[in-house]
Amino acid sequence: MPTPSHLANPRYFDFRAARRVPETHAWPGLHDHPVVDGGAPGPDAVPVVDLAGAADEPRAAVVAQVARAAEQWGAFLLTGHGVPAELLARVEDRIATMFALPADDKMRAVRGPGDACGYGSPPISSFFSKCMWSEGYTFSPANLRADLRKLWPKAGDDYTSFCDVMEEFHKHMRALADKLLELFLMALGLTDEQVGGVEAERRIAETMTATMHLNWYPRCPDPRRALGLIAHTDSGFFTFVLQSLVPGLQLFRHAPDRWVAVPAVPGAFVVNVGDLFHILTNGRFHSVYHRAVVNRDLDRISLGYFLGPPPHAKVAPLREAVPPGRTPAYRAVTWPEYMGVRKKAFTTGASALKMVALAAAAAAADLDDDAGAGAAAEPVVHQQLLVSS
Ligand SMILES: C=C1C[C@]23C[C@H]1CC[C@H]2[C@@]12CCC[C@@](C)(C(=O)O1)[C@H]2[C@@H]3C(=O)O
Ligand SMILES: O=C(O)CCC(=O)C(=O)O
Repeated sequence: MPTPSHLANPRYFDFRAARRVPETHAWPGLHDHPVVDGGAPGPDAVPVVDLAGAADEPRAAVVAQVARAAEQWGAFLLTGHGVPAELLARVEDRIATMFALPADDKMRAVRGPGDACGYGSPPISSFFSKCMWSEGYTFSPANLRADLRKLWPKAGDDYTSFCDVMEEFHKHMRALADKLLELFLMALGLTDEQVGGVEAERRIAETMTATMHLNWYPRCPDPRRALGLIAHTDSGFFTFVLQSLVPGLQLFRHAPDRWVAVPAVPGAFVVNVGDLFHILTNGRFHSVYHRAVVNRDLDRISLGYFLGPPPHAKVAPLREAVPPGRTPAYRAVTWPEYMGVRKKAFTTGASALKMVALAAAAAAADLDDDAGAGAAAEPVVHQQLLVSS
């Protein structure tokens, strides 16, 4: 697949035909840190939040689990969420059908420069000189039927069933996102009344928007040289990741620096905290660096359901998240503004979150990337940066 930086001359890279990983797709530095098993008991076990039983009245135990995971990891596995396993199976099946479309159909829907939606490598790929071992498709569930006509111009059965299944999924996920937002706010220490009654919090719940990004990681003849998705933090509030039964998602943890492989738990979502939530919570909940690796024998599919504010909304630390006597640690930004900052950060090797930190408050709160469990600290990826853009 072309990356956005290669759009001037889009060419389809045929992963299926590749017998080796070409230089264009070979990433240096992939093995700088060890990979540990996040499914085994012990300090590297990825936290699990089980919503079963907390649906109507969040139990204190669940709120405490969310707080611990968001503060120490910026991520957790979510089970007991009520989205039927049978629906998730249909979602994966429809995604596989979509990625199996002929190259010509997929190329017709290629993401244009600067577009959020479309087919091909995700927007982040434009900052790197190497190509990832994956194809992706981003769309807005609100605009699903129109967007998908680019892939299926004649509509037809595959189009209809893809749209039907994704709409059903979106309905469940949007409701789950509301539930999780409430839990996150309670985990910050807000009371029931504050969650529903304070203007800032109410507006976030009412205006939160969803974007979906589908990933296809074809099996790879030399998985140690290739990378499915470069290490990044999500930029929005939070993300639900559905990974198929083939694992590949890894979370970066500091002290010691390591990649924690997230186990593929059937029916579970991985929830990632994003940068705008990091800002909203005044740094109490950490955004998490994560990446996806590829597999020699098996294709892998994943889906990211991204929640964030509408484009015009300013995101600033919630009053309730700033300790008494302190000033907010971050300035207010809109999502598009933050994406601009992140672009600058990528091309200079800086940290986007630090670029929107308010210096005095940051110093007072000791906003050091190396502090604590270090979920927000960055793995080294700069050697692959495309510095020219
Ligand atoms: C709503 C979103 C969130 C986006 C941008 C836009 C659509 C696609 C999302 C991703 C998906 C892949 C990683 C990422 C880093 C990327 O390049 O595209 C994500 C990005 C972000 O979290 O910033
Ligand atoms: O493939 C995965 O497990 C990760 C997906 C992801 O991080 C994304 O789409 O942003």
